[in-house]
Formats: sequence, structure tokens, C-alpha cells
Amino acid sequence: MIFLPRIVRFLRLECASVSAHLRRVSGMSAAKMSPSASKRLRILVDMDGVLADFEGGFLKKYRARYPDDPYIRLEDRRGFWVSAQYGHLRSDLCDKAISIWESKNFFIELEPLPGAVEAVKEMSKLKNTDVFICTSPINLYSHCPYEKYAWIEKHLGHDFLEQVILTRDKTVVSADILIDDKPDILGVEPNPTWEHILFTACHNKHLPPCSIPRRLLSWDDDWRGILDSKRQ
Ligand SMILES: Cc1cn([C@H]2C[C@H](O)[C@@H](COP(=O)(O)O)O2)c(=O)[nH]c1=O
Ligand SMILES: [Mg+2]
Repeated sequence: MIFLPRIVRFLRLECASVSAHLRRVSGMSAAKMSPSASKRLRILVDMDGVLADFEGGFLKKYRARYPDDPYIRLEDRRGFWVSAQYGHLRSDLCDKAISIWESKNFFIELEPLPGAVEAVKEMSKLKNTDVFICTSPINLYSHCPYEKYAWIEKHLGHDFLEQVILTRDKTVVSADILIDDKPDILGVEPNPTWEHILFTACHNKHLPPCSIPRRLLSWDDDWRGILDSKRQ
């Protein structure tokens, strides 16, 4: 009888190592192996610049509306705020830039970024994984919040509307991971629970590696591996 706890512990360790071995040989993620094999994860996925092509959609509409004004090519974008870089280019261009995303149909007409919809659908089907879309609406609320919901319904399906978090402060949302293209995510909570995974975008790809969190280069990159690393 006194050996029973030891035997149980031994069997648990054996099961864990067999399961890790099977994962290695099959290439399967921890989440797919079995519900008890991995820690439950809560993932926040940003929308603009991560799921929806904000930068591409902006440039297309800006050039169509202001064909005689200068513009910034996507390869020349620097810094998160489009409005700030346009304002530096010429002071009146800041308001012109803002006028684009304040217009009706801007957010709903954004194209999904390559692989984004497929990745989020797959992620949300993983065992032990809760996926939320966590996105900041603009303060001019006549179109943006409605269109963000409509975009999610259109591309991810009606059921995904249960998974939407609209907030101007992502630091107060508790999760394991936040996948977001904004390099500095600040708010009232100085120590958010999530690890920020920086999603590469035209405005952040030049940042030196030492100054930033772990990156996801695109949806072709190893997002499954990042999730697995948090389940250990
Ligand atoms: C580039 C840029 C963006 N915005 C707005 C547009 C979106 O509503 C949010 C970004 O949301 P995310 O959840 O952080 O992706 O910011 C803006 O007001 N000005 C800008 O230059
Ligand atoms: Mg974003």
C-alpha cells in the first residue's frame, strides 16, 4: 500500500513522456493531443493590422479620395499612428487621413490579411483554447463598432460574435496571449496578464529585435508553436 502513491506518480510521468514523444513524432500540437494533456489557454487576437488589412485599405481609399495629395507607400510607413506620419508629411494630411477611417464602410470593407481567417478558425477549434477578438474602436462611434461586428460575422461567422471584446484599454483584459501589431500596448494595468506577441506589419517591421516582444511574422509563421510554448 505504501508504494501506491509512488506507482501513481511513476505512471503519470510515463504517460506525460509518452504523450510528449507522440507529439514530437506526429508533429501534433499539445492542444490536439488530449484535453488533459495541456493547460487551457485564452488568446486575444487583435483585428486591425492582424486580421483585417487596415493599412492597405486605408492607402487605397486615401489615394482615391485625395488623388492630388502626397501619400506614404506601405514600405515607407513608420510608427503605429498613420495620422501622425501623414501629419509630419504635411500638417493638413493628418485630418485627411483620419477622415478615411471615420467614413462609413471603411472598417467593413477591409480585406482579411492572408491566412488570418483560416488561422483564427483553426485556433478556435483547438482543445483547451478560448479565442477572443480584442479590438479598439475609434471614438467616433457612428460606424466603426457596428462595422467591426459586421466584419467578424461576415468572415468568421455569426457564432464568433460571442467572442468579441471592444475596448480602448487591452491591459485590463486577462488572457495568456495577446497577438497585436501595436508595439506598445499601454493602459491602466501596468502588469497585464498576457504575453504580447507582436504581429509584424509595415509600420513595425523595422523595430530592432531587442526593443520588442516575441514576433509572429505572418499567419504562415508558427503560431501553433507559440501557443504550445504557453501550455507547458
Ligand atoms: C493607425 C491608426 C489607427 N487608429 C485607430 C483605428 C482602430 O480603431 C484603432 C486600432 O485598433 P487596434 O485594436 O489597436 O488594432 O486605432 C487611429 O485612430 N489612428 C491611427 O493612426
Ligand atoms: Mg492592431
